[in-house]
Amino acid sequence: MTPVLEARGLVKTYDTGGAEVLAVRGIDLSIRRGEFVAIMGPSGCGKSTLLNLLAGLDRPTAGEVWLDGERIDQLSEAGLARMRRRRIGVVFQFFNLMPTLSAIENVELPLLLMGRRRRDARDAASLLMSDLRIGEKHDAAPAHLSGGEQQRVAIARALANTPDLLLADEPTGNLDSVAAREVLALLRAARDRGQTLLLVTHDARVASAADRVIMLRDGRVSDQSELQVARPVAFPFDGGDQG
Ligand SMILES: Nc1ncnc2c1ncn2[C@@H]1O[C@H](COP(=O)(O)OP(=O)(O)OP(=O)(O)O)[C@@H](O)[C@H]1O
Repeated sequence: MTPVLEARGLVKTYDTGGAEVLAVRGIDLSIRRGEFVAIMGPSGCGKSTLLNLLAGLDRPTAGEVWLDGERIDQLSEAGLARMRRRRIGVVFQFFNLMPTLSAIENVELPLLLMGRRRRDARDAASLLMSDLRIGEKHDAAPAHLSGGEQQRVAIARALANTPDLLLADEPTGNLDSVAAREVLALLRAARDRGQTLLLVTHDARVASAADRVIMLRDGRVSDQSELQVARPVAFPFDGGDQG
């Protein structure tokens, strides 16, 4: 079966005015449809850079990115933007909500950009927000929401187009453990609906919910482990551990 996402010989260097930073040094990876994969590794090992390359938010210096059998790293900016809108949802650590739009306007934005009618977009956004238990926050400005609520708005926005692939960079990184538990439950629910999930995390409990953990070190994959057997029956945040 064609992997939903594939990286081949991916390299990314940053030129910082003379000194070259080798952020990603030749990564091959393949993500199966419906998989939940966590990327871990020490600070600065290239996790966010890799995620941005895979999401088509940045371009590799060398190597290839394939989404569902289509090479995407060579698409034009407009082609990349179209592809992202249709196929990929991205959740960032710092939420990246539009501050001048209300919560529901943030969620419906990708639908409007896809050409959905305003009424349909509003209905779909409203349903998603109710599912994520932020239904009463439609009209709130992002600045007036808690971190967990903002992250749920960001997840609703990422899920609005029912993307095949959900990419998340430290989606629980700025949340307390209660909010983190809720966000992880939402991500797992997305996976259970058949969406493919790739997330960068420092949190071992988040990683323990994944099917596979990819460890990065110095811009390379240092280890990959399947967790099918070790997967806990209970949700890792369940059981009263608030720490
Ligand atoms: N825009 C940039 N310009 C120059 N160097 C960069 C840029 N972005 C990242 N880097 C460098 O590339 C390397 C990888 O950074 P990256 O943010 O991908 O790491 P990370 O594993 O996500 O780190 P963290 O866990 O701390 O977020 C680091 O050495 C970083 O300083």
